Amino acid sequence: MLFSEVVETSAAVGATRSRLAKVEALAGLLRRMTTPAVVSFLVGVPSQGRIGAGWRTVLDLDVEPAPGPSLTVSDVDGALGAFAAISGKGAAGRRVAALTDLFARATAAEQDFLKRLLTGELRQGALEGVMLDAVARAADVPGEVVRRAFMLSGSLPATATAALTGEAALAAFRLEVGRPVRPMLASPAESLPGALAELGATAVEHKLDGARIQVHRDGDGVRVFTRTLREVTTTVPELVDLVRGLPCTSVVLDGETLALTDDGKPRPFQETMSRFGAQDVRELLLSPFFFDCLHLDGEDLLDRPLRERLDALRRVAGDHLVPGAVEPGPEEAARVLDEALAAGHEGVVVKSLDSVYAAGRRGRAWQKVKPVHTLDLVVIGVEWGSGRRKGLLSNLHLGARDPDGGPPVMVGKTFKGLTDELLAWQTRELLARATDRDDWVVRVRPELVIEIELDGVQVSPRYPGGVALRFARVVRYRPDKDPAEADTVDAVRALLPGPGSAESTTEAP
Ligand SMILES: Nc1ncnc2c1ncn2[C@@H]1O[C@H](COP(=O)(O)OP(=O)(O)OP(=O)(O)O)[C@@H](O)[C@H]1O
Repeated sequence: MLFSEVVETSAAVGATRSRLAKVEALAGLLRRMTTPAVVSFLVGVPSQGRIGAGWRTVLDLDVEPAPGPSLTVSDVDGALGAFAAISGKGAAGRRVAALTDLFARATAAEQDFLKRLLTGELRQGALEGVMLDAVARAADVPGEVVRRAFMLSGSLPATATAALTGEAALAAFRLEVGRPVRPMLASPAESLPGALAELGATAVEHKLDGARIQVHRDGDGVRVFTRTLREVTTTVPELVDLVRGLPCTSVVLDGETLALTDDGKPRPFQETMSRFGAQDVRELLLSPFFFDCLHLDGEDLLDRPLRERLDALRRVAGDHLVPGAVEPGPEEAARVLDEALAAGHEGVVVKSLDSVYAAGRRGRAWQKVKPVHTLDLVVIGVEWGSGRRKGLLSNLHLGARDPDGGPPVMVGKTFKGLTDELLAWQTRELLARATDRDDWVVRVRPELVIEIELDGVQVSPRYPGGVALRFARVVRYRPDKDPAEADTVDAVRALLPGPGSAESTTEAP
């Protein structure tokens, strides 16, 4: 398949806002796909993962484009693989030479695509849902089956390849100890009594304010993954040791980890997260709190009800459970919530004891009850500060995710809640992601997710989504989340007060 077909399809998908049109364009190409690299390119991630090309080197390349398309997808995939493998003495020069070679064979449109691919600008996490629909359509198999295979494999190219081979190949994906599955997620609950009434028999657990971990152990081998399936094994030796000591031969555990103060209170989220990047920060020890068990001693438990998974969890890691209660009455559940808040946590998660582990899903079987409302949004631009903040990037432009895979939709701005430390940090990080800047505003690649507290939302003629945040303030950056996991503009709109409500306001023009 010609590389130009991928470039053209990618442009067509970017040019339409219609989800159906995107799915059809993608499915049309997938049906004729000859290598999984087609899928990798379409979602903007080379099959080799992030290639360590300094993006400046890429942007500086000025090579006469080829007059017509001749590169195949395999040519490009092969060239990028060879490029990624260049190391040792004189690597920088040889890398530029290799890229120059590839660029000389590419048309202008292909060069542009390659530049955006290599700088990460093309990363289309938001396209994931659309791509899964397209795979289902191209292979003519049910969307459910495709989604489950994706959750278990964690790889879109592998899922698409299997789907095109046939439904049986998709069904063959199983939980594999050592390979992370996408974590099950929670939906916001109406209220604690509402969640208890909706779910019947429940477990009510503290919603700890740490970082999600998934731990896989096979014999003495232990691997630890984050919520986005990034491996962090070498940075958390204390967790590895602890899991290696559990009474079992193989296990997959899901939980939250956090650093605690001497009196057992959670330390700030940023401190927990900093452990995942650093080596050897042994003075800030992480404690694990497990809440699920997906596999134990050769037995997969994903499709078993939570009740059984919790039995397995208690057997294997009974000393390291997240605090909570199983089948509490309304009063006991309320007490668990009070305790969680008093201990400095965010709230509780209410879980149906009869539900299976829906990997990768934000379903109703797990519901979070949090007194403070927050949204996870994407930073799409930022304004230079003035006065005390002169020289610093301050007022953030906030975007909500387009559920149909388009660019984020701006829903508001804020400069509130930023500490001096965060201001300095975001100035550095956002300048590194700048795509366009002037004296007033710096536009950035939409890569950073930020958690925003708000008082509500209102109809707004000024913003493209027709909705604006009210009294937004920064809680924290969320380095554990990808933009593909940010809240959607539909989720923001869902917060609009109903018609006739006293709160129903329209923003002053
Ligand atoms: N007892 C618990 N059970 C499940 N998840 C928990 C628990 N305690 C803490 N968590 C965390 O809460 C998250 C589930 O909530 P949700 O799916 O809404 O993710 P989230 O968007 O990160 O939530 P938030 O932004 O509110 O922290 C999990 O990813 C996990 O990190």
